[in-house]
Amino acid sequence: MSERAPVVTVDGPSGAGKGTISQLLAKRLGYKLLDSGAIYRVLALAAIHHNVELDNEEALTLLAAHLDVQFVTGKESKGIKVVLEGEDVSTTIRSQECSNAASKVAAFPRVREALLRRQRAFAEAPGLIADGRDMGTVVFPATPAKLFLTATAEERAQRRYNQLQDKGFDVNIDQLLSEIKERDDRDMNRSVAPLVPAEDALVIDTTNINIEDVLDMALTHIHQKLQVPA
Ligand SMILES: Nc1ncnc2c1ncn2[C@@H]1O[C@H](COP(=O)(O)OP(=O)(O)O)[C@@H](O)[C@H]1O
Ligand SMILES: Nc1ccn([C@@H]2O[C@H](COP(=O)(O)OP(=O)(O)O)[C@@H](O)[C@H]2O)c(=O)n1
Repeated sequence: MSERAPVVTVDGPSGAGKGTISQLLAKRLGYKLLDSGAIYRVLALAAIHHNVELDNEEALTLLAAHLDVQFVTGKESKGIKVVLEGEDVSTTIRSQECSNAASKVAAFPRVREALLRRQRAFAEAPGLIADGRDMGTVVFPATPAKLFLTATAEERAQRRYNQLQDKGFDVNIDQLLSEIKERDDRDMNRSVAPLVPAEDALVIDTTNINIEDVLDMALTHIHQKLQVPA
């Protein structure tokens, strides 16, 4: 790992547009991408596969320390494939069951600690876009380039509804909205690494801003904070 590799952190609640903007930034800047939420999702799926209770911090910590997960960069625009114990789980981990389970396992301090080094190891040349909840506050606090995306819960639920329908999941908007609010609440109120903007983050409320304009705002911030070519 190179400590000198530039890092851009992109934090915020579910459906705020982090993944979308992170992928566009990674492409535009030629940087690598860390989808830290996918790690928590994979851990939750591994717990379900191995019959580990979602409230057993000790067993979850052990599972996290030995998690056999790989992120495989796909060809062309296929994105990154998430592989757990040899199985492609890229779609499975996006289910509502995995979303909710991820936010439960992510609340345990020792689980988070066990995953820290794995996440920091992504910071390699030429640079990293790190997408998550605590990228700017805990995992990469020293980077000057920090974004925090947000939007109303209703807008985020609608976006996630459209997205999950496109992926072929059977979803109910009211249930989605209540689960998003529940997850926000758990993520914002946990004892470690709660979901909160870093003091020096640029906060963008994307409720009424389209993706291209959010991308422009993000790039302007990054160019101000990092010495990257325009
Ligand atoms: N600014 C925006 N305006 C409208 N839709 C958006 C915006 N940003 C993202 N989306 C859409 O919302 C959905 C959720 O975005 P995503 O990037 O997966 O959010 P997150 O990673 O924060 O959960 C995607 O289908 C994406 O295309
Ligand atoms: N850096 C991170 C990333 C995700 N998470 C947890 O993992 C869950 C799933 O994260 P995600 O980023 O994949 O979720 P979405 O924003 O895509 O809905 C979140 O609700 C958090 O509880 C976390 O605690 N810290």
